[in-house]
Amino acid sequence: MLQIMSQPNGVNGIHKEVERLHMNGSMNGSTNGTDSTTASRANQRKRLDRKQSSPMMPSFMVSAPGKVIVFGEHAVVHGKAAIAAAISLRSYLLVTSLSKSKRTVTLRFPDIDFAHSWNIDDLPWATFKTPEKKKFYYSLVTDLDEDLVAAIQPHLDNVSPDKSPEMRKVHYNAAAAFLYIFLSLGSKEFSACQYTLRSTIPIGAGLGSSASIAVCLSTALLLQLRTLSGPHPDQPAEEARIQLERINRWAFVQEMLMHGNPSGVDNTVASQGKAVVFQRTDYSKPPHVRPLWNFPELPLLLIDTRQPKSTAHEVAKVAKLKNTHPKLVGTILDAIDEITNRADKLMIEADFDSQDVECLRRVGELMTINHGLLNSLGVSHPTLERTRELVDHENIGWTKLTGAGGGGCSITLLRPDVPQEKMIELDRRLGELGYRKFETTLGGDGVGVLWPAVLKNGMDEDDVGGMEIDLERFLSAQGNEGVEKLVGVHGGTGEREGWKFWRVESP
Ligand SMILES: Nc1ncnc2c1ncn2[C@@H]1O[C@H](COP(=O)(O)OP(=O)(O)O)[C@@H](O)[C@H]1O
Ligand SMILES: C[C@@](O)(CCOP(=O)(O)O)CC(=O)O
Repeated sequence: MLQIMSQPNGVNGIHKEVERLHMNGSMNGSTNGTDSTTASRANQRKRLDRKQSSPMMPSFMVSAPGKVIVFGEHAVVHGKAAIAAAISLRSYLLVTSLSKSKRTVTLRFPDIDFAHSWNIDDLPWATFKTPEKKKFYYSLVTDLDEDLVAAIQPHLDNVSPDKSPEMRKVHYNAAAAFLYIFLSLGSKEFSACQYTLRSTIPIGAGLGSSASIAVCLSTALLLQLRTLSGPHPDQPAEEARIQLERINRWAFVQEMLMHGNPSGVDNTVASQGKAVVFQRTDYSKPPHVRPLWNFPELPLLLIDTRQPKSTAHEVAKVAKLKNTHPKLVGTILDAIDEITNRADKLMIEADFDSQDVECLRRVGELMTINHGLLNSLGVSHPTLERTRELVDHENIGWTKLTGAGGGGCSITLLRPDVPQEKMIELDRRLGELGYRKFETTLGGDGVGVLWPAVLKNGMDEDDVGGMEIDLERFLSAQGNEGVEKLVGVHGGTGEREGWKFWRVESP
C-alpha cells in the first residue's frame, strides 16, 4: 500500500491562477490592456510556464453519474416537457501521468475489454490547430467538423482489429470520441498519460453510460490543461456553474460522435447532477434544458429487466398510434405533460421533505399515473409489468418504466419504511427472472473530482495523507460493489472524504 502526503498546489491553487489568466486575457478576447496589466500578464505567464515544467501531475480521479428519465418520456418527442435526474450509479476515470520519457496516450476500458495506445507525436495536430479549425476550452462546439473527423480516421484503423464487428464498433466509437476532444483541447506538448475507466452503469440500457464517460473525459482533459477552477467547497455558485458548463460542452461533442444527433440531456445531467426539465419544441434542434438545482435526493430502486429494446421502434409505435387516434393520444400526451409540470412544482417546493412518506407518496402517485399512461400508449412490456406487479404486491413503492420502454429499465420510488424481509424477497423474485436490481439515489451529485487520487477511509493511513488508489486494484475490483467500495464517491455510506463537487444548488 502506497501512502502519500497530500499534494501542495492541488487542483485549487493552480487552477485559480490559470482561471484569472484566462479571464483577464484570451477568454474575453481583451486587447486593450495597459502596459502594467500586460507586464503583470507576462509575469503570470512566466509563473505558469514554471508550473507547467513542474514535477509530474499526481494521479487523479473523476466520476460522473448516469441518469434516468423520471417523467415525460415519449411525450417529450411530441413537444412536451420531461424531467431527467442523476442516479448514484457512476463512472470512475483514473488519470495517471506516465514518465516524461514516454510519448503515448492510452485508454484502458476493461469493462468493455478495450485498451489502445497512440503515440502523441503521430496524431494529426496540424489539422486540428490550423487557425480556422482551432478550438479553445471555452468554445461552444455544436457541430462536428467533417475534416477533423476525417483526420482521425487513420488513427482508428487499428483499433481492436481482432474483435467481432459489433465489439469493434463500440471500441471504435469510444476511441473516436476521445481522440476528437483530445486533439481539439490538447496539444503536441501534452504529457504522456493513461485513462483507466470503470463504470457501475449498465451499458446501453438507456441510463446514459456514454454521457457519463464523456463527462469524465472532458473533465479530466480540462483539469489536465488547468482550465477549470475548483471544485472547492466554498466556491461561489456562479463560478461553479461556469466550470460545469465548460465540461458539459465538451462532453456534448463526444456524444455527437457517439450518437450523431444527441439531445444533450444525458451529458447535462451527468455534469450538473440533480435534475433537469427538458423540452423540444423543434425536434430537429436540441431541447431547451432547465436545471432543477434544488431537486431532492430520493431513494430509488432501479430494475434492469435486461429485455433488449429499441428506442426508435417504441417512438415509431407511439407516432403510429397518434396518427390513428390523434385526439385520444393527444389527450394522453397532455395528461403526461400535466404530470411532469406538477412533479416539477412539487419537488422543488421549499417544504418538500424527501424523508417524509406523505411527500414521497405525492411524487409516487404521479409516477404510477405516468406509467399507466405509457402503458396505454403501448410502450410497456410484460417484463416491466411483472416488475411493477412484484413491487406493488409487496407495497414497496411506486413504479414506472423509464426511457423508451418495450423492455429496458423501470424505476421505483421506495417507501421509507420497507421491512428488510420484503426487499430480500423482491431480490429473490427478480433474481429468478434474471433481472438486475440497483438500489440508488435520484438527484445526486454531478461530476466529482478526487485530486490527488488518494482516499481517506477513516483508518491509520489517513494520518500520513491517506491511501493512493492503486491501478491494479482498480482494474481488478469485482463488480459494482468492488468498484464502489474501492473508489466510490459514497464508499457505501454517506459522502466519502476527498471527493469534491462543483455545487450550484442553493444551500
Ligand atoms: N463501462 C464502460 N466502459 C467503457 N465504455 C463504456 C462503458 N459503458 C458505456 N461505454 C461507452 O458508451 C457506449 C454506450 O452508449 P449507449 O449505447 O448510448 O448506451 P447508454 O444509453 O447507456 O449511454 C458504449 O458503446 C461505450 O462506447
Ligand atoms: C422515448 C424517449 O422519450 C426517451 C428514450 O430514452 P432511452 O433511449 O431509453 O434513454 C425518446 C427521446 O426522448 O428521444
